[in-house]
Amino acid sequence: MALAAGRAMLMRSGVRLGTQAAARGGNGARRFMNHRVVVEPNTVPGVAVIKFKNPPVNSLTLEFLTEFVICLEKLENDKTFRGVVLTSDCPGIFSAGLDLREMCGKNPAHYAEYWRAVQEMWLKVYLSNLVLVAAINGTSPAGGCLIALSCDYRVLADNPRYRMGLNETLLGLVVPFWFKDTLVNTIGHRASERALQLGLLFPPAEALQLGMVDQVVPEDQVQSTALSVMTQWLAIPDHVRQLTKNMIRKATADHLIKHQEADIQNFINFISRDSIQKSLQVYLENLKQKKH
Ligand SMILES: CC/C=C\C/C=C\C/C=C\C/C=C/C(=O)SCCNC(=O)CCNC(=O)[C@H](O)C(C)(C)COP(=O)(O)OP(=O)(O)OC[C@H]1O[C@@H](n2cnc3c(N)ncnc32)[C@H](O)[C@@H]1OP(=O)(O)O
Repeated sequence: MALAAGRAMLMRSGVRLGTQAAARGGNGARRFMNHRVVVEPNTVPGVAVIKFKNPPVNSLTLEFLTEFVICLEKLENDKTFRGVVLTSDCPGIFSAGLDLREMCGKNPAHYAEYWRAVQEMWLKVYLSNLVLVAAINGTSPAGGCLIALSCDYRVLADNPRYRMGLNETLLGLVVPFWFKDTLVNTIGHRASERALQLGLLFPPAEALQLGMVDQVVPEDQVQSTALSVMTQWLAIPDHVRQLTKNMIRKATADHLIKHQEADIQNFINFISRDSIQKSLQVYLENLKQKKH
């Protein structure tokens, strides 16, 4: 169902599924390539590595979200895969979060389509039957952080330039309740109150101390650590692990599922406000200015 919706979404946004290519990597492994998401089976049996490849900053465009969901769905339906490592192909950036241009100067129909895609991506990641390990090899604000928080385990590169957190208030945005729930479930209520209101972005040592990530390792060991953690998780039989995960996460996901249409309408109303549009434009302008 989500796959069909995703395909329709890709068609609407002009992305041709026919451009997906399959090739053989050096180790003979099959390697699936979309435009923006690359899926590589790994040396660890049953494990794939998904690399985000939406330069310059892996922002979560509609096309990216659609490809990502389709990739995850394919891996879930392919019984040879039990676990996935999520990482980035863009140096120094895991994901810059939601694409600000998708939320700026568009019409309500576009905002509805975009927000549904964000919701569907989160539900797919958060409730995945696969073991998901985030190998966070760069900065991950807001929506990028949400993806990592929705995985089962997080390994972050020990680079003081990398920051992680939900910084929505710094953009003049109210964090969606399910982003908030995901953070609260990870770092607890009090730490979330402070982090969310101040829009804090944490360097690795602080992210580790808060429990926002599970491990901080040297940058060149992020993926290998994620793969060895995966081995530990895959030692547990899938069905008991999946039932346990579902038991823990279901209430949080159901909260969004139950209010999905209202959440879309709230998003449209909020993002369409002149004051919010102005804030986003200023924020984008400031990103440009800092280059000069
Ligand atoms: C009542 C409530 C109801 C509902 C809720 C309502 C609203 C809540 C809605 C949404 C929640 C929002 C979630 C988000 O994820 S918002 C996005 C947050 N992301 C950020 O703040 C990151 C911004 N980017 C950066 O800080 C830097 O770009 C970064 C550190 C990632 C990389 O820095 P670097 O110096 O390497 O690159 P730049 O030169 O800054 O950027 C290159 C290029 O990319 C553009 N860019 C960057 N980030 C984004 C983005 N998120 N979306 C779109 N485009 C982005 C940047 O402008 C540059 O473009 P150009 O100048 O054209 O080269």
